[in-house]
Amino acid sequence: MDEIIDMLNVSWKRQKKTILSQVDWQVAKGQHWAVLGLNGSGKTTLLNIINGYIWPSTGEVRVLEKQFGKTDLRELRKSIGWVSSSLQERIKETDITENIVLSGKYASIGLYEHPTEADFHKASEILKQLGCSNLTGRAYQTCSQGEKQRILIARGLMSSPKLLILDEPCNGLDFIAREDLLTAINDLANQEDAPTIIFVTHHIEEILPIFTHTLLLRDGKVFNKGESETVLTSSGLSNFLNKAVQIKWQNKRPWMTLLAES
Ligand SMILES: Nc1ncnc2c1ncn2[C@@H]1O[C@H](COP(=O)(O)OP(=O)(O)OP(=O)(O)O)[C@@H](O)[C@H]1O
Repeated sequence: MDEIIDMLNVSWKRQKKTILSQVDWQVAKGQHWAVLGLNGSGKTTLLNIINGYIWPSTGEVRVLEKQFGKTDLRELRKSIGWVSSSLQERIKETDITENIVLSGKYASIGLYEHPTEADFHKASEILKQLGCSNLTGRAYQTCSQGEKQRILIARGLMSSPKLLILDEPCNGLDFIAREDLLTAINDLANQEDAPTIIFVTHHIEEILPIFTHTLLLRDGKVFNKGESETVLTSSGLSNFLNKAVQIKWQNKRPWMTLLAES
């Protein structure tokens, strides 16, 4: 499968307001994308369309080569892992970490099925891969914010998705926890059979080298898209943000500073 996402001329309107406007976006296998946009630019709406939770007012959407309108979205969602703050809020504080991971197989909040030995083994391998085997047996509420994010990413991986969406996974993390989580995401993306990752962020420096491509979303429109090094330039981002900024690449990551206004 080479085509992961194909959106053509997608718009979404609510109460006479155009929230997303004429979005064209193609994601191919082998790419990982960062999606960058200010508050209210339409990032979550875009993700909700990809997951089939909302229906575009106009345009065509194909995800994992399934055409929306002709496919069972509940089936399709099993191939998409999704980690977001709204998921985090829905997890029960008393749930045990490995059960949260196992629930990813059934896309349920809470574990109501009887996982097999192989499922337990897989959950434990994923926890190991994400560097959190030590959290086994712990209640979710006893985990730090960074640990909770890893548990939710592990949950997202339990169904061996082809597409993994990480919606602002570094929110609320301190500098060290953020870098640790980014390293884990980097390692994950470098694995054989890694899912295609869509990484939504407000912070440019979180765009790791694995994110080969970046989509800039502004006021519900695609402002720019393409290879990260081409999109994330000082002039490109100054135009995007309407502020004079400077981008410096260090260790293959872009770092942004606001330039003093003259
Ligand atoms: N169901 C809805 N009805 C009306 N307006 C909506 C609805 N959902 C989203 N919006 C509006 O659409 C715009 C884009 O919202 P969205 O949540 O997609 O932005 P975002 O880029 O994810 O923002 P943030 O970075 O703050 O999470 C906002 O102005 C929001 O108020």
